[in-house]
Amino acid sequence: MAAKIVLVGCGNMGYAMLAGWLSSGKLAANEAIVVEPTDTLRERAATLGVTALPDAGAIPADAAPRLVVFAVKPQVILNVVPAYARFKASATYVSVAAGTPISAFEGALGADAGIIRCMPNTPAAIGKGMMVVVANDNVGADTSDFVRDLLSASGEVAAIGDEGLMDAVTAVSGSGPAYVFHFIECLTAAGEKAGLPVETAKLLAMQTVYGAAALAAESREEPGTLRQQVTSPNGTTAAALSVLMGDDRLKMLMTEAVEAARARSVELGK
Ligand SMILES: NC(=O)C1=CN([C@@H]2O[C@H](COP(=O)(O)OP(=O)(O)OC[C@H]3O[C@@H](n4cnc5c(N)ncnc54)[C@H](OP(=O)(O)O)[C@@H]3O)[C@@H](O)[C@H]2O)C=CC1
Ligand SMILES: O=C(O)[C@@H]1CCC=N1
Repeated sequence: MAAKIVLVGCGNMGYAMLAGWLSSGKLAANEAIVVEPTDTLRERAATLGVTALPDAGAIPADAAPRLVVFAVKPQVILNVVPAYARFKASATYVSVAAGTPISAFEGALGADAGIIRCMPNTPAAIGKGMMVVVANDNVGADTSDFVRDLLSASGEVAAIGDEGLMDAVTAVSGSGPAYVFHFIECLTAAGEKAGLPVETAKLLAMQTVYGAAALAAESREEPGTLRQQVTSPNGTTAAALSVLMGDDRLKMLMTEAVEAARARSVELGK
Protein backbone atom coordinates (compact mmCIF):
# COMPACT_ATOMS: atom_id res chain seq x y z
CA MET A 1 0.00 0.00 0.00
CA ALA A 2 1.75 3.18 -1.16
CA ALA A 3 1.02 6.32 0.85
CA LYS A 4 1.96 9.92 0.25
CA ILE A 5 1.98 10.88 3.91
CA VAL A 6 2.37 9.14 7.23
CA LEU A 7 1.10 11.39 10.04
CA VAL A 8 2.49 10.35 13.42
CA GLY A 9 0.25 11.67 16.22
CA CYS A 10 -3.29 12.83 15.49
CA GLY A 11 -4.11 14.93 18.55
CA ASN A 12 -4.93 18.64 18.49
CA MET A 13 -2.37 19.77 15.92
CA GLY A 14 -2.08 16.62 13.82
CA TYR A 15 -5.84 16.42 13.37
CA ALA A 16 -6.12 20.15 12.55
CA MET A 17 -3.54 19.78 9.75
CA LEU A 18 -5.01 16.53 8.43
CA ALA A 19 -8.52 18.02 8.34
CA GLY A 20 -7.22 21.05 6.42
CA TRP A 21 -5.32 18.94 3.87
CA LEU A 22 -8.24 16.61 3.21
CA SER A 23 -10.92 19.28 2.97
CA SER A 24 -8.81 21.30 0.52
CA GLY A 25 -8.48 18.29 -1.78
CA LYS A 26 -4.67 18.60 -1.78
CA LEU A 27 -4.52 15.19 -0.12
CA ALA A 28 -6.86 12.27 -0.76
CA ALA A 29 -7.86 10.12 2.19
CA ASN A 30 -6.33 7.02 0.58
CA GLU A 31 -2.97 8.82 0.37
CA ALA A 32 -2.62 9.19 4.15
CA ILE A 33 -1.75 6.81 6.96
CA VAL A 34 -2.22 8.04 10.53
CA VAL A 35 -0.45 6.47 13.49
CA GLU A 36 -2.13 7.30 16.79
CA PRO A 37 -2.11 5.11 19.94
CA THR A 38 -5.18 6.71 21.59
CA ASP A 39 -8.27 4.73 20.50
CA THR A 40 -10.71 7.68 20.43
CA LEU A 41 -8.31 9.87 18.42
CA ARG A 42 -7.51 7.02 16.03
CA GLU A 43 -11.25 6.47 15.48
CA ARG A 44 -11.73 10.21 14.90
CA ALA A 45 -9.01 10.14 12.23
CA ALA A 46 -10.57 7.06 10.63
CA THR A 47 -13.87 8.92 10.21
CA LEU A 48 -12.01 11.14 7.70
CA GLY A 49 -11.43 8.02 5.59
CA VAL A 50 -7.69 7.64 6.22
CA THR A 51 -5.98 4.42 7.29
CA ALA A 52 -5.49 4.81 11.05
CA LEU A 53 -3.07 2.49 12.84
CA PRO A 54 -2.02 2.12 16.49
CA ASP A 55 1.75 1.95 15.98
CA ALA A 56 4.55 2.21 13.44
CA GLY A 57 4.90 -1.57 13.23
CA ALA A 58 1.44 -1.83 11.63
CA ILE A 59 2.46 0.28 8.60
CA PRO A 60 2.77 -1.94 5.51
CA ALA A 61 6.36 -2.53 4.37
CA ASP A 62 5.61 -1.12 0.90
CA ALA A 63 4.17 2.19 2.17
CA ALA A 64 7.10 4.27 0.79
CA PRO A 65 5.70 7.61 2.01
CA ARG A 66 6.93 10.88 0.54
CA LEU A 67 6.51 12.63 3.91
CA VAL A 68 6.54 11.43 7.50
CA VAL A 69 5.00 14.18 9.64
CA PHE A 70 5.62 14.04 13.40
CA ALA A 71 2.90 15.74 15.46
CA VAL A 72 3.70 14.27 18.86
CA LYS A 73 4.79 16.11 22.01
CA PRO A 74 8.38 17.40 22.15
CA GLN A 75 8.89 15.40 25.36
CA VAL A 76 8.49 12.06 23.49
CA ILE A 77 9.35 12.87 19.90
CA LEU A 78 12.93 11.61 19.91
CA ASN A 79 11.77 8.24 21.28
CA VAL A 80 9.17 8.03 18.50
CA VAL A 81 11.35 8.96 15.51
CA PRO A 82 13.62 5.85 15.23
CA ALA A 83 10.66 3.59 14.33
CA TYR A 84 10.29 5.65 11.11
CA ALA A 85 13.95 5.50 10.01
CA ARG A 86 13.00 2.60 7.72
CA PHE A 87 11.23 5.09 5.41
CA LYS A 88 14.35 7.18 4.82
CA ALA A 89 14.79 6.05 1.21
CA SER A 90 11.46 7.59 0.16
CA ALA A 91 10.64 10.14 2.84
CA THR A 92 11.40 13.63 3.98
CA TYR A 93 10.63 14.11 7.68
CA VAL A 94 8.54 17.02 8.93
CA SER A 95 8.31 17.90 12.63
CA VAL A 96 5.84 20.36 14.11
CA ALA A 97 7.19 19.94 17.65
CA ALA A 98 7.96 23.08 19.64
CA GLY A 99 11.62 23.48 20.49
CA THR A 100 13.11 20.29 19.04
CA PRO A 101 15.89 21.36 16.65
CA ILE A 102 16.66 19.89 13.22
CA SER A 103 20.00 18.63 14.59
CA ALA A 104 18.15 16.32 17.01
CA PHE A 105 16.36 14.65 14.07
CA GLU A 106 19.65 14.37 12.15
CA GLY A 107 21.06 12.67 15.26
CA ALA A 108 18.21 10.15 15.27
CA LEU A 109 17.84 9.58 11.51
CA GLY A 110 21.32 10.27 10.13
CA ALA A 111 22.94 13.44 8.79
CA ASP A 112 21.71 12.62 5.27
CA ALA A 113 17.98 12.67 6.20
CA GLY A 114 15.81 15.43 4.77
CA ILE A 115 14.25 17.31 7.70
CA ILE A 116 11.74 20.15 7.70
CA ARG A 117 10.85 21.89 10.93
CA CYS A 118 7.43 23.49 10.74
CA MET A 119 5.50 25.59 13.25
CA PRO A 120 1.78 25.51 12.41
CA ASN A 121 -1.21 26.66 14.45
CA THR A 122 -4.66 25.19 14.97
CA PRO A 123 -6.59 27.52 12.60
CA ALA A 124 -4.98 25.23 9.99
CA ALA A 125 -8.07 23.06 10.50
CA ILE A 126 -10.15 25.63 8.57
CA GLY A 127 -7.46 26.76 6.12
CA LYS A 128 -6.65 29.89 8.17
CA GLY A 129 -3.43 28.71 9.80
CA MET A 130 0.04 30.24 9.86
CA MET A 131 2.79 27.78 8.99
CA VAL A 132 6.47 28.72 9.25
CA VAL A 133 9.08 26.32 7.85
CA VAL A 134 12.83 25.86 7.91
CA ALA A 135 14.59 22.93 6.25
CA ASN A 136 18.04 21.35 6.31
CA ASP A 137 20.22 21.21 3.19
CA ASN A 138 19.08 17.68 2.31
CA VAL A 139 15.63 18.89 1.28
CA GLY A 140 15.55 19.49 -2.47
CA ALA A 141 13.52 22.08 -4.36
CA ASP A 142 10.91 19.51 -5.50
CA THR A 143 10.17 18.40 -1.96
CA SER A 144 10.14 22.00 -0.68
CA ASP A 145 7.58 22.89 -3.35
CA PHE A 146 5.48 19.81 -2.53
CA VAL A 147 5.45 20.61 1.20
CA ARG A 148 4.74 24.29 0.61
CA ASP A 149 1.84 23.42 -1.66
CA LEU A 150 0.42 20.95 0.87
CA LEU A 151 0.81 23.38 3.77
CA SER A 152 -0.81 26.16 1.76
CA ALA A 153 -4.05 24.18 2.11
CA SER A 154 -3.83 25.00 5.80
CA GLY A 155 -3.28 28.74 5.39
CA GLU A 156 -0.34 31.10 4.99
CA VAL A 157 3.13 29.58 4.61
CA ALA A 158 6.35 31.48 5.33
CA ALA A 159 9.91 30.20 5.17
CA ILE A 160 12.69 31.43 7.44
CA GLY A 161 16.38 30.80 6.87
CA ASP A 162 17.42 31.13 10.52
CA GLU A 163 16.25 28.18 12.62
CA GLY A 164 17.14 30.15 15.76
CA LEU A 165 14.03 32.26 15.16
CA MET A 166 11.68 29.28 15.45
CA ASP A 167 11.32 29.75 19.21
CA ALA A 168 10.06 33.29 18.62
CA VAL A 169 7.79 32.06 15.81
CA THR A 170 6.36 29.45 18.19
CA ALA A 171 5.71 32.13 20.81
CA VAL A 172 3.89 34.42 18.37
CA SER A 173 1.93 32.30 15.88
CA GLY A 174 2.19 28.73 17.26
CA SER A 175 0.80 29.62 20.69
CA GLY A 176 -0.88 32.83 19.49
CA PRO A 177 -4.38 31.44 18.84
CA ALA A 178 -4.61 30.66 22.57
CA TYR A 179 -3.94 34.32 23.41
CA VAL A 180 -6.72 35.40 21.06
CA PHE A 181 -9.13 32.79 22.45
CA HIS A 182 -8.37 34.06 25.93
CA PHE A 183 -8.98 37.63 24.77
CA ILE A 184 -12.42 36.50 23.55
CA GLU A 185 -13.06 34.87 26.93
CA CYS A 186 -12.03 38.07 28.75
CA LEU A 187 -14.08 40.37 26.50
CA THR A 188 -17.09 38.07 26.96
CA ALA A 189 -16.69 38.11 30.75
CA ALA A 190 -16.30 41.90 30.75
CA GLY A 191 -19.43 42.26 28.61
CA GLU A 192 -21.35 40.04 31.01
CA LYS A 193 -20.12 42.12 33.95
CA ALA A 194 -21.36 45.21 32.10
CA GLY A 195 -24.86 43.68 32.05
CA LEU A 196 -25.12 41.72 28.79
CA PRO A 197 -26.56 38.18 28.71
CA VAL A 198 -23.61 35.81 28.40
CA GLU A 199 -24.59 34.49 24.95
CA THR A 200 -24.91 38.05 23.63
CA ALA A 201 -21.57 39.03 25.17
CA LYS A 202 -19.95 35.99 23.53
CA LEU A 203 -21.43 36.76 20.11
CA LEU A 204 -20.32 40.40 20.32
CA ALA A 205 -16.81 39.48 21.46
CA MET A 206 -16.33 36.77 18.84
CA GLN A 207 -17.70 38.71 15.87
CA THR A 208 -15.69 41.77 16.90
CA VAL A 209 -12.41 39.83 16.97
CA TYR A 210 -13.29 38.09 13.70
CA GLY A 211 -14.30 41.31 11.95
CA ALA A 212 -11.36 43.33 13.24
CA ALA A 213 -8.85 40.62 12.23
CA ALA A 214 -10.40 40.38 8.75
CA LEU A 215 -10.37 44.16 8.35
CA ALA A 216 -6.73 44.38 9.49
CA ALA A 217 -5.79 41.61 7.04
CA GLU A 218 -7.69 43.07 4.09
CA SER A 219 -7.11 46.79 4.63
CA ARG A 220 -4.16 48.69 3.25
CA GLU A 221 -4.03 50.65 6.51
CA GLU A 222 -1.73 49.78 9.41
CA PRO A 223 -3.45 48.34 12.53
CA GLY A 224 -2.57 51.57 14.37
CA THR A 225 -4.45 53.64 11.78
CA LEU A 226 -7.45 51.31 11.96
CA ARG A 227 -7.37 51.73 15.75
CA GLN A 228 -7.37 55.51 15.40
CA GLN A 229 -10.37 55.29 13.04
CA VAL A 230 -12.37 53.72 15.91
CA THR A 231 -11.17 56.22 18.47
CA SER A 232 -13.24 59.42 18.57
CA PRO A 233 -11.56 62.26 20.45
CA ASN A 234 -12.59 62.08 24.07
CA GLY A 235 -15.01 59.24 23.24
CA THR A 236 -15.66 55.75 24.60
CA THR A 237 -12.75 53.99 22.85
CA ALA A 238 -10.28 56.57 24.14
CA ALA A 239 -11.53 55.85 27.65
CA ALA A 240 -10.91 52.11 27.20
CA LEU A 241 -7.56 52.51 25.46
CA SER A 242 -6.26 54.70 28.26
CA VAL A 243 -6.68 51.61 30.47
CA LEU A 244 -5.07 49.19 27.94
CA MET A 245 -2.35 51.49 26.62
CA GLY A 246 -1.60 53.61 29.68
CA ASP A 247 1.99 52.83 30.76
CA ASP A 248 2.11 50.45 27.75
CA ARG A 249 0.18 48.03 29.97
CA LEU A 250 -1.06 45.56 27.32
CA LYS A 251 2.15 45.85 25.30
CA MET A 252 4.24 44.98 28.37
CA LEU A 253 1.94 42.07 29.19
CA MET A 254 2.14 40.70 25.61
CA THR A 255 5.92 41.10 25.60
CA GLU A 256 6.17 39.20 28.88
CA ALA A 257 3.83 36.45 27.65
CA VAL A 258 5.66 35.99 24.33
CA GLU A 259 9.02 35.90 26.11
CA ALA A 260 7.70 33.22 28.51
CA ALA A 261 6.60 31.10 25.54
CA ARG A 262 9.87 31.67 23.67
CA ALA A 263 11.94 30.69 26.72
CA ARG A 264 9.83 27.54 27.21
CA SER A 265 10.37 26.60 23.56
CA VAL A 266 14.14 26.93 24.06
CA GLU A 267 13.86 24.74 27.18
CA LEU A 268 11.83 22.07 25.34
CA GLY A 269 14.61 21.85 22.76
CA LYS A 270 17.21 20.84 25.36
N1 LIG B 1 -1.59 22.27 19.80
C1 LIG B 1 -1.11 23.28 19.09
O1 LIG B 1 -1.78 24.32 18.90
C2 LIG B 1 0.24 23.18 18.47
C3 LIG B 1 1.07 22.10 18.71
N2 LIG B 1 2.29 22.02 18.12
C4 LIG B 1 3.13 20.86 18.35
O2 LIG B 1 2.42 19.74 17.88
C5 LIG B 1 2.80 18.60 18.62
C6 LIG B 1 1.55 17.88 19.11
O3 LIG B 1 0.85 18.75 19.97
P1 LIG B 1 -0.68 18.50 20.26
O4 LIG B 1 -1.35 18.03 19.03
O5 LIG B 1 -1.17 19.68 20.95
O6 LIG B 1 -0.57 17.27 21.27
P2 LIG B 1 -1.63 16.08 21.51
O7 LIG B 1 -1.25 15.44 22.81
O8 LIG B 1 -3.01 16.61 21.33
O9 LIG B 1 -1.33 15.07 20.30
C7 LIG B 1 -0.22 14.25 20.24
C8 LIG B 1 -0.73 12.85 20.01
O10 LIG B 1 0.38 12.00 19.71
C9 LIG B 1 0.11 10.75 20.30
N3 LIG B 1 1.30 9.92 20.40
C10 LIG B 1 2.09 9.71 21.48
N4 LIG B 1 3.07 8.81 21.19
C11 LIG B 1 2.87 8.45 19.88
C12 LIG B 1 3.51 7.55 19.01
N5 LIG B 1 4.58 6.83 19.40
N6 LIG B 1 3.04 7.43 17.76
C13 LIG B 1 1.98 8.14 17.34
N7 LIG B 1 1.30 9.00 18.15
C14 LIG B 1 1.75 9.15 19.39
C15 LIG B 1 -0.48 11.11 21.64
O11 LIG B 1 -1.12 10.02 22.23
P3 LIG B 1 -1.09 9.88 23.85
O12 LIG B 1 -1.78 11.09 24.39
O13 LIG B 1 -1.82 8.60 24.09
O14 LIG B 1 0.35 9.83 24.26
C16 LIG B 1 -1.42 12.24 21.23
O15 LIG B 1 -2.69 11.74 20.88
C17 LIG B 1 3.67 19.07 19.75
O16 LIG B 1 5.01 18.77 19.49
C18 LIG B 1 3.45 20.57 19.80
O17 LIG B 1 4.62 21.26 20.20
C19 LIG B 1 2.74 22.99 17.27
C20 LIG B 1 1.97 24.08 16.99
C21 LIG B 1 0.68 24.29 17.61
O1 LIG C 1 1.82 24.86 23.86
C1 LIG C 1 2.65 24.27 23.15
O2 LIG C 1 3.73 23.89 23.63
C2 LIG C 1 2.34 24.03 21.68
C3 LIG C 1 3.38 24.64 20.78
C4 LIG C 1 2.71 25.82 20.17
C5 LIG C 1 1.32 25.69 20.55
N1 LIG C 1 1.12 24.67 21.33
